[in-house]
Amino acid sequence: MDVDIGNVLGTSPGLTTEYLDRLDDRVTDAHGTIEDGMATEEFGYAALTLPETADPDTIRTTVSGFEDPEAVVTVGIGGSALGAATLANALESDVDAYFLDNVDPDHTERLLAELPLAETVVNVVSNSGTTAETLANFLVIREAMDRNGVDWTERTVVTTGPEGNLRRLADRHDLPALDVPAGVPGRFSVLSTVGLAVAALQGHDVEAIIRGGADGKASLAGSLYDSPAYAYGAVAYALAERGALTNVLLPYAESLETFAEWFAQLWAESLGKDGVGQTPARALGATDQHSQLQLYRAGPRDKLVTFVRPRERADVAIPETDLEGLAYLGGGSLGGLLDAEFEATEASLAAADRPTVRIEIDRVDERALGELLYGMEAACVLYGELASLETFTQPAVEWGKRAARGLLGGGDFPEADAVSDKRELVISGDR
Ligand SMILES: O=P(O)(O)OC[C@H]1O[C@H](O)[C@H](O)[C@@H](O)[C@@H]1O
Repeated sequence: MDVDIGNVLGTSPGLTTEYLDRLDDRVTDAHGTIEDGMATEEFGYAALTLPETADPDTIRTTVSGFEDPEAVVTVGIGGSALGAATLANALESDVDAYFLDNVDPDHTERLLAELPLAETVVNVVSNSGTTAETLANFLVIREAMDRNGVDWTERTVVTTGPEGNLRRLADRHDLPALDVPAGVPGRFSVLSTVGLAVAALQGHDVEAIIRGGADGKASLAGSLYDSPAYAYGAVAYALAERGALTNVLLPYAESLETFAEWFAQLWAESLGKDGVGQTPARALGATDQHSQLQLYRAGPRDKLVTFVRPRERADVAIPETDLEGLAYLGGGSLGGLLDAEFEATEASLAAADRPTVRIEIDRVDERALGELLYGMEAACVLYGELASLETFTQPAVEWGKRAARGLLGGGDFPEADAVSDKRELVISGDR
């Protein structure tokens, strides 16, 4: 993975090389803290050691009882779904992967109607084992299997922490079960059992994903000039301090669209606290050039645009044409067109003095994805260190979860009182 930070120099907001040199001393210190955290497997930092601690054999063995599944449906939410979804949506497989990470009844019902239940593996993932959305969806899918004469205990694999409802359920029914490794928060868990079970079920090269993570780890160093991940984290932090409060993640590959969703959770939940943070915005090139680029180039100077692109991809030739005005397209390729769009968009933002960073990976494959995901996690941890944040907690999300539990009668949670305290000023459309 390479990171080009040239287009943050002299932009507005922007940085100077002198400033980056000064910031680099802080990067050195932060790297020391991160290395210490990794060495002692401290909560959160332990995630950055996953390339060494993840155990692909156990993952593969645990799911090996499901022979030739047609589909796998992951029931999980947030960090328990987005890593696996990123890999599944980036890589081709004959095994279809679905994600039930919402409790929208229409969506759940449509998916259940579509799934070949007898040939589907249900992959239930929850670190806490208590998340309402996940458990509710699991109960629904389990009942659907019962109704259709499918033994759900033969079709279910569980990934969870040491305690909680899911662990008890797995024990009671003797289900194949994987452990969420200790010290690894959900949004940093893609290179563990949480992200890799689906990859194994889909027949992907799990070792190569982990190897990519190891390559990312090997490229961490005590200077931002020697470490692409840290260069990105440091620049994003410094630009946020100068007013780039939004970070637009703009991959130029349809297969990386879910990666932008994964990144949004990582960035928002880790760095949005103590009144600071950088709002992640999900976009897709070239599509969003024709909509949001107007804002990025001419709107408020409050953004960093992060381009992500593979250097190589399979290509599709554009047929020759004698249609007037279109001859320049004929004989080219869709990939060539996408690359030209990418270069032009990057240049259009640079020419307007808007900061952008370019992240390049070799191609969208297992190894490069492992490296990219690891690199973004390390960038996020570094940003958190520079901003003195508690990167690995999410108190605001927990607050909302408690309010919802209280509202649903799932216990005595004072946060639920906020529901009746909400202000209302409804302008009604009824006449
Ligand atoms: O894995 P679970 O315990 O079900 O948690 C799933 C998600 O729940 C919460 O919303 C947390 O803030 C997320 O970080 C987590 O990924």
